[in-house]
Amino acid sequence: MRASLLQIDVNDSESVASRRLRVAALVREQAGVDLVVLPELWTTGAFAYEGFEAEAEPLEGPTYEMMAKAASDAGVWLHAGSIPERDPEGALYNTSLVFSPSGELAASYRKIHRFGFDKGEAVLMGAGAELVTVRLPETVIGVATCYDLRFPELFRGLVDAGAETFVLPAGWPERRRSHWTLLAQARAVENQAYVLACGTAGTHAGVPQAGHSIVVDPWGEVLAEAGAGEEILTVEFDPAKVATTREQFPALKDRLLGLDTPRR
Ligand SMILES: NC(=O)CCC(=O)C(=O)O
Repeated sequence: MRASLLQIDVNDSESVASRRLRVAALVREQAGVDLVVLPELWTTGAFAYEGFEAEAEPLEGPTYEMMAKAASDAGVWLHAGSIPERDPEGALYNTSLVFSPSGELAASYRKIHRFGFDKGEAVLMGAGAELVTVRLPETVIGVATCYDLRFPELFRGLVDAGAETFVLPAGWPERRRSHWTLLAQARAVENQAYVLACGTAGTHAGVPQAGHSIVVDPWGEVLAEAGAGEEILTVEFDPAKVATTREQFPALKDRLLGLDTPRR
């Protein structure tokens, strides 16, 4: 299976409209791979909080339209990263969109763990409540977004729902890059699953981004890693390695169920 992670430079000098066009063209150029992945909130920037309100769009808004078309033009599965979604009641969500190669919406996922503690995304956006998996011909993907990476129980939930490959769009800051790499490898090792984590490059809202999109195999080996700038990271991986790793080192079978802490 071949995947391209598009590590987009998200900066304040490019308008959202021109970035949409530019990204759609990049997606079209990926014809021939199986899966294309975009970062979190690449229209506005994950830390450009003022832009959330200004650029919020309905689920089937301009980004949806353009990405559905780009997926079908390229004939690829497209995890189109996330958009600031405004629902019909006016609430905002950080919502990921996954399109099939015919341009149909295969799934959407509202980010469950919002970043910012008592400001930013955590107060401006609502929290999702549902785990999302999508069956591709080669693998079952489990969807998570950026800050979700810090919450291993979410990934265990996705494994229980059948996930073999985690796809994680992000807008991770340079300041915590060491956490990004460490956590991507940890989620892969503990769940014996692939991790495809696609971040942004550049600086937006004064926050330098880490870049360093990464693909980790079920043994925790880094198959590919981007640099700091805009980059297309294309990687070939064998989805069957999830089953062989889980058979040959069956640690997931030793889970003691019932130890979960209650929800607050
Ligand atoms: N956009 C985010 O979710 C940022 C997460 C982050 O900066 C962190 O977990 O550290």
